[in-house]
Amino acid sequence: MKVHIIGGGNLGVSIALGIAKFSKNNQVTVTRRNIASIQYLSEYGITVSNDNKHNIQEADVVILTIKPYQVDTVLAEILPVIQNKTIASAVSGLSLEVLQTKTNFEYPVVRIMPNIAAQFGESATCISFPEKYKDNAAPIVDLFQDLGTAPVIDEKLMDAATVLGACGTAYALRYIRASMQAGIEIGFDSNTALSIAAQTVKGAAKMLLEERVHPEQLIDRVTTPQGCTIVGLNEMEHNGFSSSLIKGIKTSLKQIKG
Ligand SMILES: NC(=O)C1=CN([C@@H]2O[C@H](COP(=O)(O)OP(=O)(O)OC[C@H]3O[C@@H](n4cnc5c(N)ncnc54)[C@H](OP(=O)(O)O)[C@@H]3O)[C@@H](O)[C@H]2O)C=CC1
Ligand SMILES: O=C(O)[C@@H]1CCC=N1
Repeated sequence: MKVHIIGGGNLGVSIALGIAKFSKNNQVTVTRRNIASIQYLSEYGITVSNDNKHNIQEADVVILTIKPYQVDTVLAEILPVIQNKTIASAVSGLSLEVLQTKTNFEYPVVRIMPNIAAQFGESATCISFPEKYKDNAAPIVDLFQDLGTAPVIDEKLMDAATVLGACGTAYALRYIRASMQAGIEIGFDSNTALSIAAQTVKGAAKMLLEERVHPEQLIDRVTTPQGCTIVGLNEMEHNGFSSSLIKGIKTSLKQIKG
């Protein structure tokens, strides 16, 4: 499969590297206007160009990883040369209906919402598409399954998926940062605190994904009666831990919906 990624920024590069590392038999081109910072991608067999149309006619799928306000310019440039090619958009807030309107209902369209862990084969990429394009979407779902998980969801949940699955990376990292800061205060150097905090989150996530139980069931296994975990957890909750996360997630969603 030949993948043409337009928008070689944070997300576009992570998808390109993920494909290069974790997906067999796929060729990737990445474009952006200023390519100096992504020239190194060629070391991974990725083609880099500042011309959005570079080899685009050979592509099987065009992936858009540009900002919402860049969509019209890019489409005006590429649509005349990509007849019938599938367009997969990771642009936040851009609905399938609007994308279809912008592409005159002439191109198969798929909405994808990966996160930057695609680069490490660990993205949670939610995908949706109009039923009539399910055959076009199938290889894209396969591609993103190579880069982590790729659940197909109802499009009405795509904005929510953006918040939980893409913004969520930043929320999780902020949790780790806070743990590190506390770790330093209680005696660890920064590197050791980072290693312990990150591995602990990875372990917790792995248990959840493998056991498929409610988090509280695992928490019960950690909170020894009258022990140190429960007093710490309760103190965090008194200070609004869960509540602030829920409020933050809902605020992010409001920002996407405008
Ligand atoms: N970052 C993330 O974790 C996620 C982002 N998204 C979505 O992905 C999109 C991109 O986000 P992100 O990667 O963070 O943003 P970035 O700003 O990092 O990347 C956007 C890239 O688009 C390039 N670009 C701008 N105009 C053009 C053009 N006319 N032709 C080709 N390339 C162009 C820019 O490079 P240059 O200026 O050199 O052209 C830039 O590298 C957004 O819609 C975002 O909502 C979705 C999920 C996760
Ligand atoms: O912050 C943003 O707008 C983008 C969308 C999801 C992650 N980053």
